[in-house]
Amino acid sequence: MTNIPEDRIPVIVGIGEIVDRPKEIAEGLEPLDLLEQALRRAEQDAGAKLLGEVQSLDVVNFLSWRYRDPEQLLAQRLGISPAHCYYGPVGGESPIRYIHEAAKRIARGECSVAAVCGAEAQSSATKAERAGVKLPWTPFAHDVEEPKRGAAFQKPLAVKLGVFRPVTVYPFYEAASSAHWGQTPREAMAESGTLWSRYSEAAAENPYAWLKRRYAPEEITTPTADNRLIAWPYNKLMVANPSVNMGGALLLTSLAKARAAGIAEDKLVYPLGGASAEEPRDYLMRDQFYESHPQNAVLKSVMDLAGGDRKTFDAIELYSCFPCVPKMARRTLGLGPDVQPTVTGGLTFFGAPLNTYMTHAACAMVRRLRDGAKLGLLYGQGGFVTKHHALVVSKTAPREALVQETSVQAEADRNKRAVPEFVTETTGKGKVESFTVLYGRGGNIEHGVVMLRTEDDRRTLARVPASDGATLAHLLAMDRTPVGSLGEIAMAEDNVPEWRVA
Ligand SMILES: CC(=O)SCCNC(=O)CCNC(=O)[C@H](O)C(C)(C)COP(=O)(O)OP(=O)(O)OC[C@H]1O[C@@H](n2cnc3c(N)ncnc32)[C@H](O)[C@@H]1OP(=O)(O)O
Repeated sequence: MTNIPEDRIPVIVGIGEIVDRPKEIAEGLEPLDLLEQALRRAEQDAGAKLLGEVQSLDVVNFLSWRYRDPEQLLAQRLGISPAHCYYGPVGGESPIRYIHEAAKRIARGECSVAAVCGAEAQSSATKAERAGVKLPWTPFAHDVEEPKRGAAFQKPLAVKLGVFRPVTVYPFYEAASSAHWGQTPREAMAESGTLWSRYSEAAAENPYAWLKRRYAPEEITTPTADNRLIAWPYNKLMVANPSVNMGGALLLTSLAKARAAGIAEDKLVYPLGGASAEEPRDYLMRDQFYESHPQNAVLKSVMDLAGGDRKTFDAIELYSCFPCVPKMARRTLGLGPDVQPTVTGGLTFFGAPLNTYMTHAACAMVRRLRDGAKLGLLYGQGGFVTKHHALVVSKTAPREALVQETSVQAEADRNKRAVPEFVTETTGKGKVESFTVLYGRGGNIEHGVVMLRTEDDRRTLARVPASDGATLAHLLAMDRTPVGSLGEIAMAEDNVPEWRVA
């Protein structure tokens, strides 16, 4: 039993998703269409006329097309003028943050109907660009500034060496964490294959997934022409797939309003609470790369919320832009390698409509709870293991009012150790803290990048040129990690540090 007034209990009542696979490129729907249709489907799913009453509208940032004030354009299409009408910054965790914030708004009595939605049409946009087809969409808003991401927050040396995009930065976590856990690169690769295969199993069952079949672990980890190496140790099938067209939406209201609108009780899913924390945007300002203190703090906090026992969750979504993220998360949660880490299918197989994958994960989670699961964990992540937000959702109504202050930043910061000073010019011995190797479209090595600790324990990045076969072979060895190995740093002619194995 609960003694919270029913008009202060937030509840998810409607979910809507749309996947667009146009026969002709020019027939592809633009993001605004996908947003509107996903919302209309969510309303249909709720079975109550709620869209006209939305007072809180959050639109997840999208990158495949640019509009001026897309949240206002959407509100106009829906004929509404919500008091809270927001289009957010880049961040894969943001859908979870918006659902959580919408629930908090309802719990505070600030609004009674809220919507969260996101969409991308990157597949259509890329295909149109490659084929030189002009899309009959709302004209691209060239006068609107590009959203800040990736390179905007990184050091010039990281940008110069090509390690400022997610695909080239996450490998640093992959190599450092597997070495820390005592795995050989071969063992780490096998874990990635098994885990990713489980994501594909869920995608095979999800009607909205982009790639709808099970992939075997070896198929995922073996480079082929269709599964080319991107940045060591990741092949194409181990990274997020942004080439999709998708929209997703959720409608929230209060329990009082849901009941008054006659929404069936078995449709209701309750946000119970959650937590958030973040790392510095500049990833080189972190103490190490084998764990994430904000991720740990967030996941520990939601475990506490669930009664301290991770087994209480019978449905889990661990963010999956790259294998290192759920690999670290499952260890923090105390889950084994056989964990079913998703209800959705993951960012490779379900697809990665950039910042809005977790909108779809929340929809899939709602379906799972309606189908019998009792307690679900949604863990979203954004940037370069930067921003973390988790939300617990339940089939039963909460006993206590939704907590408003949910940052666990202090706990994350408390665990942070000293951050080494970063240097851009150095010589002498360098010890590998982490590394990756960057590949071109044809499978050729462009160069390797090592993150190093110098003799006086400062940090730098260094290039391993494609011509240095011995050092590259050392980095790509499968039976012994190069993390922790020593070599010589020398400054190259273009004033970039280069590293050669001893
Ligand atoms: C917090 C975060 O979420 S960080 C994550 C942010 N997202 C990323 O970093 C995305 C990383 N991934 C990528 O950039 C891309 O997948 C790349 C560059 C690796 C490959 O993309 P492209 O070069 O466009 O792929 P390519 O031209 O070889 O092939 C396109 C086809 O492959 C598919 N595809 C593209 N990427 C992937 C992938 N990772 N897995 C499976 N299929 C893929 C496309 O859907 C397309 O299929 P279609 O022809 O049937 O429509």
